[in-house]
Amino acid sequence: MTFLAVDIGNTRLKWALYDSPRPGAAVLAQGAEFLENIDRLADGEWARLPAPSCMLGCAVAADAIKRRVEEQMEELWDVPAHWIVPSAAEAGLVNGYDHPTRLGADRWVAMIGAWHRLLSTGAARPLVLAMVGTAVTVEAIDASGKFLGGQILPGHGIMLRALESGTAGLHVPTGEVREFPTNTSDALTSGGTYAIAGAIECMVNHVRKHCGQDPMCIMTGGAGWKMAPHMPRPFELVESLIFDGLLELAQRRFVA
Ligand SMILES: Nc1ncnc2c1ncn2[C@@H]1O[C@H](COP(=O)(O)OP(=O)(O)OP(=O)(O)O)[C@@H](O)[C@H]1O
Ligand SMILES: CC(C)(CO)[C@@H](O)C(=O)NCCC(=O)O
Ligand SMILES: [K+]
Repeated sequence: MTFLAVDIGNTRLKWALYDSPRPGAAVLAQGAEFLENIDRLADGEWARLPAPSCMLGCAVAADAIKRRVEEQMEELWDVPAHWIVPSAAEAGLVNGYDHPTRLGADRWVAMIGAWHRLLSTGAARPLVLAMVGTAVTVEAIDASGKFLGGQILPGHGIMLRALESGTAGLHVPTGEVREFPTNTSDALTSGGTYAIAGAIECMVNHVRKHCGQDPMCIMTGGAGWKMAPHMPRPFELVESLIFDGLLELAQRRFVA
């Protein structure tokens, strides 16, 4: 029973075909497409795939993008599209958002992936999850599996573009992260990196104070590998947390 997982992010759609809808399943094929090229899936990489047995996705982009994906699936295969909608509780997590369905589906799915990763390593404990992509989110979960709340901040790219367009004379190439930047490029790159690192560090402190215990710290997202070396404390870098979460949820939907 093959399983197609789809993550429609803010900038790109990422997909992976697995040999089964279960955590630990083997990847048979995977790819990514920028949202502006979303219509290329059916004529491109998806055309060469065997029809998946089931599909589950999470999407933060507009409904129109979701519909384009559904239409291309219909064109190729007879497989219904299922999309995750964050709920009040699922897969061992309780959603503390004021309006649970207004939480970004990517955040909910990544938290589910991270929580099960934490459980697989031993006893439950608090968790801080940082997802670094187009936007950055920093989530807090207590040792009972309750999502306490999280931060949303601009990603590195958005921060730099905002500075370029909002100031009179800042147009410079990307620089290096330095503790004491001495040119404009390094100053901008370091500012963005430490803004993100500082927000994450604040959340770690909030969780430690609230829960009375050191949290496990996990980082994911396409830019995680760039951020991780500059964190004041070690973060476990996990590449495919949204897909891990989708596999957890797929097992509950399609196998259980
Ligand atoms: N040096 C850096 N440090 C931190 N973040 C960076 C750095 N360079 C680029 N980024 C961010 O990484 C993002 C790319 O990450 P990722 O591949 O997860 O994004 P994406 O796939 O575009 O996001 P989404 O999943 O929302 O579509 C860029 O938009 C930028 O904000
Ligand atoms: C915060 C982002 C942009 C991160 O991808 C996404 O999860 C989203 O659009 N969320 C909806 C708003 C919220 O989570 O409160
Ligand atoms: K994302």
